[in-house]
Amino acid sequence: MTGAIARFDNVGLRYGTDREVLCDVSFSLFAGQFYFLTGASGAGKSSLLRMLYLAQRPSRGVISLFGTDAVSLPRDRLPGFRRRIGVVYQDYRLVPHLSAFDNVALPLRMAGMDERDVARPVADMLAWVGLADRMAARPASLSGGEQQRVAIARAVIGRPELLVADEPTGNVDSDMAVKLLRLFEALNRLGTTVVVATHDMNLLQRLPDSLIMRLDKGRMSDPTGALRYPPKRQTPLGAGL
Ligand SMILES: Nc1ncnc2c1ncn2[C@@H]1O[C@H](COP(=O)(O)OP(=O)(O)OP(=O)(O)O)[C@@H](O)[C@H]1O
Repeated sequence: MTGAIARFDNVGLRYGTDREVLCDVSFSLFAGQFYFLTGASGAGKSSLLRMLYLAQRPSRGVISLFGTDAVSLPRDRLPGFRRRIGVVYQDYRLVPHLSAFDNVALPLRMAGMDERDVARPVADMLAWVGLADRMAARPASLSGGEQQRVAIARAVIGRPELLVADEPTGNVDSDMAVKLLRLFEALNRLGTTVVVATHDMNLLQRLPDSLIMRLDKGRMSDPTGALRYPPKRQTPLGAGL
């Protein structure tokens, strides 16, 4: 499968009447690929990701997602699209009155999974991110790094078609960062297209097959053309399982 699951064409974004924070951004995300999004603080990474997961409309340009024009998508179709995207927010956005377990279970319950089938994958996922003994804790009693891991577990548990993660390892130590990267890799091998915004150059170097999207003051550079043309070598779905 070589199709683009997301495409930005000459996208610009300005907040209010200020200058554009993103300018003429064009790229495609090809199914099954692993992308890192880099750039200095303020370059526009979070803004670009917000448009990708449909929390922000562009000021100009065309965005298509899963083959559909996302800019003019009627509001009532937004939830259906968002369910296909797992998001790790920079500020986690856990539901405060729910336990870690119930936060991670949310996407499965929203997808209508039988309650008997929910407990095992949620417990396994929380164990994988090192929180087996914190399942009953509410977000307020978890550290920043623990909340970040719950947020990641919630984003990946439903095996979304697209995973968008905004600085997902910003609050964990380097060993845990590598472990979480392995989780994203495993999801990617199952077919999920992954986009991770990060400042952490060590993470980038650990995945030599990943594609790099670099933002500089709101402009995307694409020196190799990898963000416009389907990659020659495609990661086969299910490889390495
Ligand atoms: N809601 C907003 N209203 C006004 N300006 C905003 C808003 N969100 C972001 N900006 C501005 O847009 C620019 C890009 O911000 P953005 O958060 O997208 O950058 P970033 O690359 O993710 O930065 P960081 O790495 O520090 O998170 C910045 O100048 C920022 O001040």
